[in-house]
Amino acid sequence: MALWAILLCTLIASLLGGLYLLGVFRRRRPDEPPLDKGTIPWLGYVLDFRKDSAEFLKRMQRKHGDIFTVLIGGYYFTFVMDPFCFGAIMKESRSKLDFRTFAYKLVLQVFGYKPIEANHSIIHSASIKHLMGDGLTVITQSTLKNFQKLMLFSLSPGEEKRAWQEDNLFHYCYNIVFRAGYLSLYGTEPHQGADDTEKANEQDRIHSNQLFHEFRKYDRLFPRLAYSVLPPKDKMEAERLKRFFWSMLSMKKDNISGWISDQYQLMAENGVPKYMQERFMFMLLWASQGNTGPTAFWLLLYLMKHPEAMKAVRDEVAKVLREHGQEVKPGSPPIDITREMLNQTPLLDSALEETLRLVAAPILIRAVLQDTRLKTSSGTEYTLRKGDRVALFPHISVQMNPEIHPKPNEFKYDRFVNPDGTKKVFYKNGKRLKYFNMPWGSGVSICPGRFFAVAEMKLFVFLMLSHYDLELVNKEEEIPGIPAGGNPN
Ligand code: HEM
Repeated sequence: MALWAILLCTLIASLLGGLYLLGVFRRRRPDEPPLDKGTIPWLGYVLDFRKDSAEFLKRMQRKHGDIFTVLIGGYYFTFVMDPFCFGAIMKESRSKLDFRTFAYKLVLQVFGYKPIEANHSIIHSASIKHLMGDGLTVITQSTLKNFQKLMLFSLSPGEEKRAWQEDNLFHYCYNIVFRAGYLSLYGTEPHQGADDTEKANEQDRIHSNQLFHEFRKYDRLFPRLAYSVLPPKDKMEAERLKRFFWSMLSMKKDNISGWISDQYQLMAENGVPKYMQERFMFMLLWASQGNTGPTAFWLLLYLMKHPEAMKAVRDEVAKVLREHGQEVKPGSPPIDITREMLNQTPLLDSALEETLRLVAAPILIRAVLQDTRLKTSSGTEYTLRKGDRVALFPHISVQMNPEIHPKPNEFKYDRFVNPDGTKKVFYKNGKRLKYFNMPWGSGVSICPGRFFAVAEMKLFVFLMLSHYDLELVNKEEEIPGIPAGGNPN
């Protein structure tokens, strides 16, 4: 009898535990945001979210307002769409809202890398030293050399008119920007002496091109890998690709950037084994190359589709080159583009920021470690529940918000700049906004490579506009909508 009672109690306890995990008992408390668990237990809205996150969140915002909690794959996410709350969330202490909990899980799942406690500070210190300030000047120079190595080697020195070449714009931009970034950060082929330079350059071109093609294969698998929904065959391919990169990135190189070499050293000092260091390096490759090439593509495409924008940026680039005594002439030495020159382009800056407004769509996530109060701009106070996640999706809450950016679907190259070259300020409901474009995230987890990314994309545009005539094969073709996975194929 007693045994039956124990068995029954265990069964009931497991059943209740199971129902709890499925979210059956979760109720909205009086001071909490609206709760929407969807109709499928535990999974909640995972399918809608995966299909098209932006559409799903717009729908939820229409239904619930600027703050709501939804169940997605067993986790409760509170989405905050009110940009006046962003500061409070981004500045909240790590003991309450923590970005590592979620990021570290993802990194383990996607890159097989198990982060250590010092990870964030390692990335942060190497980035401050080598991707900002004087370090940025050094890496900008080496990136220029690598761009020239990849873009200009086939240009003949003579005056003769060359035939037009056709390529897929997305592929061309991603390929060149990836390879220049990779060679500048991870280093170039070792070479023995001065005679060997051209041979080593050719090796760099071949090797970086091979790496790019493998990287694109991983890139295509990435969204489904992050959601753990790869079929077995693709899973095996993802494993193969990871191993390929782990071994490639550990090969001996010359001219390795301080950003990479310092992080190797700090990892070793923190006792991270070699195989984990290689995995970390692949994660950095993905973080540093996965967005820059595609953004450069969108920028160039928008410029080509908007002749007045192209003319303004082209004139600005030509003016900066002229003022620094640089001239692109057949047979003359390659132009020198310095960081100082890159800082004199308010129109190009605005066109780039406008491109990022349209295409960058990060979801910024924090784990709620303690119940946390949040006051919205309407004055209502909510509690974010311990164990949940709080998420921002600035792409729809600010970047495409017509109250902040009128006609948000249009590319306006000078949206972010005043006629005198100063930066524009933005308002919502008459109140000045701090967060009106967030392609790099914000707070502790803000992209540490953002200044370098901007320098790379601007170098690319400088070189494209000063060395080439560009034309779309089919000028009438509409710009496609931005695909849910981010990149065209
Ligand atoms: C257009 C280009 C780029 C965009 C739009 C971009 C955007 C972002 C975003 C949104 C995050 C995450 C922020 C968060 O979760 O709160 C991030 C993280 C990161 N980015 Fe970038 N990024 C770009 C280029 C780069 C480059 C060129 C580098 C390095 C050279 C880089 C290195 C990193 C690293 C290492 C992280 C992770 C930081 C951490 O975990 O602490 N990114 N980036």
